[in-house]
Amino acid sequence: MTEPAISARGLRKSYGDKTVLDGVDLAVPAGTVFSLLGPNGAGKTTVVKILSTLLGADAGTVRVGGHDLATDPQAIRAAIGVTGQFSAVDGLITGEENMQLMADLHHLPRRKGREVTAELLERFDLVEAAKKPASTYSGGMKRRLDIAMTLVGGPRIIFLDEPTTGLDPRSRHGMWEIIRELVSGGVTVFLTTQYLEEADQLAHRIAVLHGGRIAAEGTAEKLKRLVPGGHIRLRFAHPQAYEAAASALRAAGLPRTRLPARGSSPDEEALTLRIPSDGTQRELRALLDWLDAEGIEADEFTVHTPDLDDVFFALTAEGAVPHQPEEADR
Ligand SMILES: Nc1ncnc2c1ncn2[C@@H]1O[C@H](COP(=O)(O)OP(=O)(O)OP(=O)(O)O)[C@@H](O)[C@H]1O
Repeated sequence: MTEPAISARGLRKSYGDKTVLDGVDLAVPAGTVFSLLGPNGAGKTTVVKILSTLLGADAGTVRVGGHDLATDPQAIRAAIGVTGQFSAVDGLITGEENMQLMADLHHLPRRKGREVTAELLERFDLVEAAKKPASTYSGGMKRRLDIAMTLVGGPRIIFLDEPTTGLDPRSRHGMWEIIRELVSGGVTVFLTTQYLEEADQLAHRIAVLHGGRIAAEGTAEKLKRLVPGGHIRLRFAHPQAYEAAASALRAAGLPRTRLPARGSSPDEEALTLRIPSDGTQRELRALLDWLDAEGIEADEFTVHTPDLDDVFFALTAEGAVPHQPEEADR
């Protein structure tokens, strides 16, 4: 088996008497996107800083790009690129000058530096703005420049800490395209995000950090299977129709159906009945047939499959019991 691009075992970190990481294990196969999710303050940035050599852990072992963090942090630094939450872009100089500065830092020969700069500015759609001071760039342009600067040294492993926070939807989608392109070129991406959709869109594997540990880890599909929540919602415009449907369902005794107490006064939400369902065609057909047979006609019929939001809320709720991460399923 080939060595993961990034691996960590038993990572621990405390600030004073506050334990932030309490034994974090993770492994990221080369050429994949790994997304670390967690609520504010869960310790995502702390993990990124440790893995990228910017911060020492109290305990644990880390290997990145085949190098051991304890014995060879310099080699790790040479192999990775890091884009943090706070931009490395200098607003006083132009985008092009920012890039050239990075090329100099990487000791690229002048000509090679110019080539790489031109190629990256083109790829990140910054050619027109290249000669303008970076302070005049929009948030999305600054973020693109930031990542372009990270790529000057040609890293095969990059850490992106919340790369799309604060970007509008168009810029966010643009960033996703950039990340996909990087990965199709074989780069390994370690991504932290607060946007579940982002992890769902991009990540081969997702880990949820909660209470200092990885509460769950796996593909988006696998994580969604961890939480119940798939259901069909029937909404009625009129209380009578709603009551009739509720009693028919009660009589049919559908298991786990969330029904209101008999005689309760239906408010806006109470005109909605939820029927647990896996959302398969077979189940939907059976339900529709049954509704027809009972003469029930809902004003709205929607299928709700569990999404990463459901997973996130279930796993990061106060008092949620962390799942034991299972063996890799890919
Ligand atoms: N230098 C420090 N000294 C003391 N406490 C710190 C320090 N850095 C981080 N912390 C605390 O450690 C915890 C984890 O912080 P971290 O920035 O890693 O979280 P995060 O998951 O990245 O959060 P966010 O999503 O808000 O960026 C937080 O409670 C934070 O206040």
